[in-house]
Amino acid sequence: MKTLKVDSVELEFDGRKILQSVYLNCTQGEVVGLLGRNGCGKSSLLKIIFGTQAAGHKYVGIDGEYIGKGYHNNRIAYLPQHNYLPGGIVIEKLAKQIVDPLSWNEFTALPIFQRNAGKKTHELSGGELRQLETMIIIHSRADFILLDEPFTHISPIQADEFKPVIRACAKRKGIIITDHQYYNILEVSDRVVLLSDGVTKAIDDREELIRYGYLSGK
Ligand SMILES: Nc1ncnc2c1ncn2[C@@H]1O[C@H](COP(=O)(O)OP(=O)(O)OP(=O)(O)O)[C@@H](O)[C@H]1O
Repeated sequence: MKTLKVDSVELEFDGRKILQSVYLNCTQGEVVGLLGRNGCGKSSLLKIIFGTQAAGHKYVGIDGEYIGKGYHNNRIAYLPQHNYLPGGIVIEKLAKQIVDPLSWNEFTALPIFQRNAGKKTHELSGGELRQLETMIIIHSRADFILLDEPFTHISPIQADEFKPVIRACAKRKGIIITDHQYYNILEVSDRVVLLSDGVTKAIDDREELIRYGYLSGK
């Protein structure tokens, strides 16, 4: 089992410190939930790990090997917060470029693919597109998967169908997942980390989320 280790991440924008000495790790076989208030730096952190956002300082490594650009050689895959699939191309064709050939049968058996394989992205609803984009990423070749708001636009019943697929995928991959639907994150994750005041804090129970001011407790 490989381990992704993220350490000493520093980020500032226009002199404003966003991340300060952030530490995070994830081992294949686990889902790590990342929670935090709006603007605390969750998306920035995922982009830094993936390699598309520059940081003041960072260490990202897999089993001790430094990874400058996570996207190189499909080491790390990333679902961005906003839609990423280009328009005008049939979904089956897009999926073939990203999905791991070893996972193709599993992927094509998913109802969200079967219903939409011959369509183009603009023919799907926001929630259908989000499900499909997430499923393509988690069935990609990468050992580590970063998911930024996969539950956004997803209805409760579909989120319930979706979580077991994420859990099944985590049997062979490491997944870091963030979303404001914290109850879905608590359910799907093996452990939860809160990003607050520029640093990560391990969360043991819901009460801590109240104590750290993430949940109101009402
Ligand atoms: N390119 C940029 N230039 C300047 N400031 C930026 C840039 N990108 C992000 N920021 C700022 O950095 C902070 C962290 O943004 P980020 O998108 O990482 O937050 P987030 O935790 O993902 O927020 P949300 O939950 O609202 O999506 C925010 O205050 C944002 O305004």
